[in-house]
Amino acid sequence: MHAESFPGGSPSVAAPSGVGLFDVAALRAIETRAAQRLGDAAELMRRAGQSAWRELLAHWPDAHRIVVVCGPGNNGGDGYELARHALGSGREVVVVRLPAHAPRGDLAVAAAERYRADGGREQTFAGGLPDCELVVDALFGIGLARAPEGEAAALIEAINAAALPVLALDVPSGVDAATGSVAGAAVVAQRTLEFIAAKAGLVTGAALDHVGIRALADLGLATEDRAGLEPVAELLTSADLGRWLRPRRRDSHKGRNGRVLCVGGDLGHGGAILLAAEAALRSGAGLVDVVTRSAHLAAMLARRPEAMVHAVDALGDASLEPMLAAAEVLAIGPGLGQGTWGRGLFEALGAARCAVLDADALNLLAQGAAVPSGHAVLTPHPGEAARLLGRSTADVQGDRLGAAADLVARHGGVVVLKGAGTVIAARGRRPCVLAAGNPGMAVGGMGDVLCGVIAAMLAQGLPAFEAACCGALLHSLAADAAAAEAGERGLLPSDLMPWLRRLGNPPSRSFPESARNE
Ligand SMILES: NC(=O)C1=CN([C@@H]2O[C@H](COP(=O)(O)OP(=O)(O)OC[C@H]3O[C@@H](n4cnc5c(N)ncnc54)[C@H](O)[C@@H]3O)[C@@H](O)[C@H]2O)[C@@H](O)CC1
Ligand SMILES: [K+]
Repeated sequence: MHAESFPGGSPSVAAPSGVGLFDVAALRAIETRAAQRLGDAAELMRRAGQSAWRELLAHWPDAHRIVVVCGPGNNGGDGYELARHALGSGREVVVVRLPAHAPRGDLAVAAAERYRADGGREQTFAGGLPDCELVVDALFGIGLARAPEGEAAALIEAINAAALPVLALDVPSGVDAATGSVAGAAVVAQRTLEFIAAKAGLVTGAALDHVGIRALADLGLATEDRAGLEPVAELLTSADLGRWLRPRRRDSHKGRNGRVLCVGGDLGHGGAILLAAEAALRSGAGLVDVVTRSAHLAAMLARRPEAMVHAVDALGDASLEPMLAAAEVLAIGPGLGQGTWGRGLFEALGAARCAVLDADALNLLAQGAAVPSGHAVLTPHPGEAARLLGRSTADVQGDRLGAAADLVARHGGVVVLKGAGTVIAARGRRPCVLAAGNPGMAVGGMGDVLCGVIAAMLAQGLPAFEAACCGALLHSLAADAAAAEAGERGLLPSDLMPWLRRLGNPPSRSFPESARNE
């Protein structure tokens, strides 16, 4: 690492600029502006119905018998519009609605009347769905006001029990489009066609089990409709990785690529810190030291001779000082424990100027230990986040973007809230959400690998927020690649190692043309 390039970062480092994710207030403002500009409030709903019909035809061209479940609001109106298209093309269509939920708003009422005027069939829900090949879910969209209950919940459960393909319009009904929380019954869709803009609540947490494959119909909005309305977060995909992973200079040497000090691995947990150290090496750190229990020394050297493993059993060991002085980045927490040994090391090293805090380091922080004075990246899973915030895990999961923001407000630094749809947040930065990762990652040791990857990115000179985004994205993409090879169940953190290396070196970037000898 170049000492001068951290923490400010090199000017060539791109700020995250993935797909914009919007909250409900911004979506409503965009809708209002667009409707005014178009001079016809119903035009957007017509466009939504048309886009939904095209989406249906693109993915289920042979579906002949279609049930469209319509709610009382404009989401239901979109459903009636789609139903008209299906009717017009000769499909067998039935709209199903709840007895107490006839269309209410003017737009939805008008759309329902047009459908009926075209001869469309409609029935109220009486416990089951008519026989069909495909269900369109237009029950609730961004207007969901509370968890569905009573007949609304029963209808949603009937949709899910039918085990048929489901196309959800805008939002799978029952999912909170702002937070991603699922407080009661919620439709499980194969596909969700979002209207106008991508919603922050559909890319993280429980929502991911409901949205299926997301697609966006922007309804032909003009740039002016969005003017001044900023996304609340950005979605990072594999396309973003290349913005941070630059080719190495041909005259690079190990000192340029940063020195990481990994601290952890109390008795019985030696593997955790080894995984972090190996991940840091496979992600490009120039030098990696490990401070751990003497009991682990021989096994670690046998497994990964490139790591410089130091045995520290007694606190106050004089060898810690020079190691800390030489390290540019501290990765502390994996397997650290919360006993005298772990706590002592955390207190001795906690003042390091730059650290990735994981696992027990976070638990110690939650118990009142001081956060390092330097740049810190905190990588809590939802349970650790809950302890750091003094609330329940369910609360954290109920609003993951909000929880990440609260963690930043309380503890500072960069927060990487792990879990489906990992959230990365920092003061003054627009949060990012990862569109990568898979349930195979739900296994012990996966977070230790992440800790090492982010530490390596910091060591190679990325500023803290970018290091967290890049590291978390690389980690999840490596897990996706490993899962694609042999499945999610049984995926091991060690399986990521070769992929960290492969994905961390995009082929076109590894060997710049100008550097070849021919
Ligand atoms: N307004 C516009 O210009 C556009 C709106 N669009 C659609 O309109 C949707 C938003 O429409 P709305 O604001 O009418 O909201 P929704 O249609 O999402 O739902 C609101 C209705 O559902 C009821 N409701 C909410 N939660 C309930 C619950 N748990 N149990 C029972 N009833 C419940 C409300 O009382 C209200 O009648 C979007 O998601 C999108 O699908 C699109 O047509 C694009 C254009
Ligand atoms: K819906």
